[in-house]
Amino acid sequence: MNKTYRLEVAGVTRDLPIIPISDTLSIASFVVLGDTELICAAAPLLKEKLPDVDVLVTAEAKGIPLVFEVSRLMGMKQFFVARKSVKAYMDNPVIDEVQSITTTNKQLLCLDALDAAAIKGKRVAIIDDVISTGESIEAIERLVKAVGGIVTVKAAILAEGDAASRKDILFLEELPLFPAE
Ligand SMILES: Nc1ncnc2[nH]cnc12
Repeated sequence: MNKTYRLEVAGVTRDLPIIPISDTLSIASFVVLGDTELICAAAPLLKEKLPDVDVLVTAEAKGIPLVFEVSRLMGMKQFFVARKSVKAYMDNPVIDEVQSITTTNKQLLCLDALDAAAIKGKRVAIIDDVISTGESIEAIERLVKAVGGIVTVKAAILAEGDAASRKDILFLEELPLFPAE
């Protein structure tokens, strides 16, 4: 039987499986993609914590349903997703590179020119499901700045490991890291 970690967030309880991701480290796997109940419980709480912003930006893929719901609650007509690969339908994509805790290789993050133009000069909330090493959120931040956005706040449902002591992010709950057994 796999070990689990009981997470309570936004009035919802989840028993997260603890999964080794290296010889020394395990994580409690937090997958909100498809978790309608958790997203709809967490989104209003995150929305309440946000300062005034004009646009919301996330990265593919796990942040997408969360940012959809926050944008809907804020009455916004759209939100922006930094993609992890350049698509054939992208015009003049703006690209950054990222190394995340859950991926072995470096990943791309990119915005197409239309999204880049819409973000330019706007106050931006960068929102993700979980902030861990901070590499992913910082890559989104570089990308947003590269296209002229004003990064106003960085927010997530969970702050994992050392991220929980960061003062420059908003989050609802902490998530511990675990030594691999
Ligand atoms: N605990 C976690 N679960 C799922 N994705 C993650 N990305 C970073 N930390 C994670």
